[in-house]
Amino acid sequence: MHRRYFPEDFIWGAATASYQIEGAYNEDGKGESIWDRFSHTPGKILNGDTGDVACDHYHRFREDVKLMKELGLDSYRFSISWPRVLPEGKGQVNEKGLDFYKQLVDQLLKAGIDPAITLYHWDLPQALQEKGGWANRDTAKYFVEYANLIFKELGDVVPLWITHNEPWVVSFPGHAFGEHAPGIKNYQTALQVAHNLLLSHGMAVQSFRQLGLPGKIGITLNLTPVYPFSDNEADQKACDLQDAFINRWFLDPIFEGSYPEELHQIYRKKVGEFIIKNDDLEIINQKIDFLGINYYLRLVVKHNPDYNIFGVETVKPEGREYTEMGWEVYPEGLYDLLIRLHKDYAPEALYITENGAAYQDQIDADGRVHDQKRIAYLKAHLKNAHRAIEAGVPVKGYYIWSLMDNFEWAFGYSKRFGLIYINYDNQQRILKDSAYWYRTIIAKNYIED
Ligand SMILES: OC[C@@H]1[C@@H](O)[C@H](O)[C@@H](O)c2nc(CNc3ccccc3)cn21
Repeated sequence: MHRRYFPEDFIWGAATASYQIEGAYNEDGKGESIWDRFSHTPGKILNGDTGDVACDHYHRFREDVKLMKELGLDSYRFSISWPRVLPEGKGQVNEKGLDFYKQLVDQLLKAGIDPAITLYHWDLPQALQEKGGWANRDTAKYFVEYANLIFKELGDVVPLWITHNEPWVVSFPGHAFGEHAPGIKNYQTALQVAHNLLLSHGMAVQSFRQLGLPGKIGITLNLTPVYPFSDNEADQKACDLQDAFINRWFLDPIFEGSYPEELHQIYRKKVGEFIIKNDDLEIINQKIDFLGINYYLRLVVKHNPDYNIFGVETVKPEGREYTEMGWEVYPEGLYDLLIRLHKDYAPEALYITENGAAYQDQIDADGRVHDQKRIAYLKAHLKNAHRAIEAGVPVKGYYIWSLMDNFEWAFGYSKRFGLIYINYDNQQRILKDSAYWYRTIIAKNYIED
């Protein structure tokens, strides 16, 4: 067997997000979030599930940190619930909410686990949504005030900071397709939201620099390599458009200070304008210390003039494996993506901030969860991350999505991504076979293939 050793300082982690695991949705002074409002709206979430209780992590965080220590994690990526610390989004601080995160970070540090904080993982304070939410440019200002509060409380002890998780998902599923909170279906609004999110990212990075904090700061994007269904010109063009829609619309402003011109023209013609002020793109184009990548799948596309405003239709290649989310298992796509990012944007460092799969997990007669498919998925993707590192791509760490089963947005609790199985009837935690497997990978720092 060939051993693929990772760099000595490679970071092995796992990731979660506040709304998906914490519960305690209205406890200890926490304000309402747009996901509380969305999940309480009939018909939005499968089976009428909500994040009211979720994994009860708010009360069980000490037990969960012990499990992270048992796995030997180097780092734990989690997000802060903005309305838990600022119930109205701005102004009055909820000290009990802030104290929860200070205790969580303290437990992690005592366990020898580096915290990696995502400032925004989709749970905007509802009070700010009432003022227009991310479509209102003022929200960028309120985001920086919130970020500064957290920077000042935790900035001395937290080494890794992520401003936003997946602004593409916040913008399009949230404001164009209506599938995520706040459930808006307006493409022009989605473009303004995308811009204001990017602006808030740049402003928060500027503030982080001004505070002179010791950690590293970046942003996490859901990046999806796109491949043409055939090598004919129309399909290749469809591929380039889909790449601009999902990937370059965020990569280009952050790394180059400009939006992809061809797509911007299409939007001007077919959607309408969105407001960009004078030095916005200069603010967005702040130097970042790393790029976070959430990689799950590839897309294969073909030209279809009737399909959408781009004339791009995604196809499902036959004979391939798919996860419970209907996402193709395509580990080579992670290698292709990392090579492309290194070549086209040359980020100083890259972290795979999410990679994982949902499969039909069940507790077997022996009381264990034998999730062999997940182990195969993770191993294949780690092999491709390793190939990219050997090719010179500065990949510094890998966070499995997710540490534990959790609230999977519009799918509720029907999809399980965790290394740890959650029995939602009694909140019992059960380490799946993939958790034990991951523990050995972390201990050995190599995979065998
Ligand atoms: O779906 C699994 C995870 C989800 O639980 C995380 O909160 C989120 O960061 C996340 N992003 C993706 C990939 N991108 C995506 C694309 C369209 C809709 C939703 C997610 C997967 N995941």
